[in-house]
Amino acid sequence: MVRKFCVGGNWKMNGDKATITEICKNLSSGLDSNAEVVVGVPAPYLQFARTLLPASIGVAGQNCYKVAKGAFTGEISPAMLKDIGADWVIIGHSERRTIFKETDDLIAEKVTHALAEGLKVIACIGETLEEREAGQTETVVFRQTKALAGAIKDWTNVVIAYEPVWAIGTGKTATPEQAQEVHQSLRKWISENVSGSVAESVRIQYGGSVTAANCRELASKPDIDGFLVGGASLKPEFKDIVNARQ
Ligand SMILES: O=C(CO)COP(=O)(O)O
Repeated sequence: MVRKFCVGGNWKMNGDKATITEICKNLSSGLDSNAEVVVGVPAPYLQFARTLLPASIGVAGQNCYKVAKGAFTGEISPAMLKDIGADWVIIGHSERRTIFKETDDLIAEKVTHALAEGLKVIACIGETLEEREAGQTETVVFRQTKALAGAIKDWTNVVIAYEPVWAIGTGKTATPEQAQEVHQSLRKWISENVSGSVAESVRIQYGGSVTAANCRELASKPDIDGFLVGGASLKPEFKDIVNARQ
């Protein structure tokens, strides 16, 4: 089965009207048509970016809440994201897990609700350096994936992003072999605990210090189906990362 290469740019809490206009202009041509591209935009600029980007590029919220509406000051619902033209949402990013104390259970509830509302979901998992050094990588990513699996009935609209926390924003990219090893064991876990066909079809992105310089070697690995890019997604080199398989 050929899994469509899928690259997400996670702008995090960066950008203003001027820089977002530049980024969107840069993304308006020259992208591999065989790659699916999504950008995670800060909430106040989602609609703005949507109007500037070509329709072929998806727009994602970087977070959402687990219910449609109500007294939840500061939160954003999947229905609102859909209403302003976003079709994706990133859920469970390590910054949400660590800084904002989101648990596996809350993330699972958000994923269930976002999918029920018709959004596509990039669900993030990944171990810390401490966990990796303690030999806990599989235990951690399997636990996180199990929580997700319990929340997902239909995997069609789900992409998993494996982002080792020690590689995020540090310049320490996982080697292609390290990333492939985890992606392969995740696919095996999914095959044994969800189904063979989901394991075959689900895209697993790698995230953590991906750049134009290291993306091609990572993209050549059989179980790496794309990237979730932070810092480099704000720069012109994001285009080279989208085109890593060209
Ligand atoms: O967190 C990330 C994407 O979600 C990765 O960030 P960097 O690419 O800046 O390491």
